[in-house]
Amino acid sequence: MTVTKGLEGIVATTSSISSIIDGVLTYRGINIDDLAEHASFEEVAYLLWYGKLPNQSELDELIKKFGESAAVPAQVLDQIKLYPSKTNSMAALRTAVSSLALYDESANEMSQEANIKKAIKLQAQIPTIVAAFARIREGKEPVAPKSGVSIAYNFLYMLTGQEPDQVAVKALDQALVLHADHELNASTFAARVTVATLSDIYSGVTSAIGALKGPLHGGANEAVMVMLEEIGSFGNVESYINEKLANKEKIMGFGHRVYKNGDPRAKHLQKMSRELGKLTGNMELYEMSVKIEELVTGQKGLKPNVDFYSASVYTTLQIPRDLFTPIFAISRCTGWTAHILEQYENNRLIRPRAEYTGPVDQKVTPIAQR
Ligand SMILES: CC(=O)SCCNC(=O)CCNC(=O)[C@H](O)C(C)(C)COP(=O)(O)OP(=O)(O)OC[C@H]1O[C@@H](n2cnc3c(N)ncnc32)[C@H](O)[C@@H]1OP(=O)(O)O
Ligand SMILES: O=C([O-])CC(=O)C(=O)O
Repeated sequence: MTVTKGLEGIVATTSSISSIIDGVLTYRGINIDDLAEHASFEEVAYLLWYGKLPNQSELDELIKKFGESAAVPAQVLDQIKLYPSKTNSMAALRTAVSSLALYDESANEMSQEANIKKAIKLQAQIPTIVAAFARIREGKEPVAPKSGVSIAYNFLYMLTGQEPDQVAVKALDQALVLHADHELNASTFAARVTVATLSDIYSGVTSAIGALKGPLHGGANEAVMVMLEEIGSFGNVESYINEKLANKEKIMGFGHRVYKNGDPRAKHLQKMSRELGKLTGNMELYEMSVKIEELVTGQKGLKPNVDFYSASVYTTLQIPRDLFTPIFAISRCTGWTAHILEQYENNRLIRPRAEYTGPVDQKVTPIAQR
């Protein structure tokens, strides 16, 4: 048996959803740079699910469906009110998404039609859950979702209870486009493994949220912000990073399993971070981030990944640090569900092997002698 630790380089499935070829990321064959500049998150969701960009009436219909299904069952909101006060935001999301299945009579229906409906519903409801959790823990009532607005707009509106600023909506929308899908990343793989047993879409998305939570994956965006806060000011960057590197500690938001010459999404987030910094008159987080990049790339050759500049972007948008990874989940739900639908279409159980390295020829010792 040949063991490939972390399955590096192993091709485990075919997929026609997104590709990473020679460092270029595409969704359904369209370069991420093109999508980041010219498509909304709703257009990207349609593209990932249906394989083509929507025309105006298809887009209007999808936005209408999002509006119609964004409210979450009152029982799920009541459960969130019972979560312990210091509940981790990704644990809250994982639990609430799992609960949604209990109130959906079609949860275990397996037709393609039922599953696409559930994908749209989950996509509409996850932002509502994240915003409701953020308010409930502050003792505030959740804000009901609006219809006919974008997911970025609705999320910021439900989070603050106020009409969001257009610049913030545009920035969040672009961040959602950039995070929507990424080939066979760990959380998508977790979703595919789960549904390949012919389990339901809610189970697949719940597994994916659990996998995204970790700091080696989606949790890195929050970890980047923890680091920026620990550093505190521009003047401390050099000594902090040099010490971490000397101690062989990882710098969050750097490195990638697939990209060795840089993550194509990072430049868009860097630009956004710079522009938002200028607009708000506070460039410090951006300047600290650029200095960190200079040091880490200079000394280790490691480039920033999608999580690095999203930390300064979301902070400048006044989003609490522990909602960064849930926002990643809001976006990646499109990719997870597109992969789940693709897995169902051509399913085979995913079940690799392990090389056994434990003891052999053991016997049961009677309990009194153990
Ligand atoms: C959306 C996303 O999921 S993007 C990734 C988000 N995660 C992070 O930003 C966390 C920090 N980065 C990492 O931990 C890794 O680069 C990963 C998890 C992204 C990729 O992991 P792998 O492909 O398994 O690479 P691995 O962790 O084996 O690293 C290879 C070498 O580079 C080093 N390295 C990798 N990333 C970093 C880092 N961020 N800081 C310092 N050194 C690093 C490792 O220490 C290792 O060095 P060694 O060979 O001397 O032991
Ligand atoms: O692909 C990966 O391994 C991680 C990643 O960048 C993502 O999920 O966006």
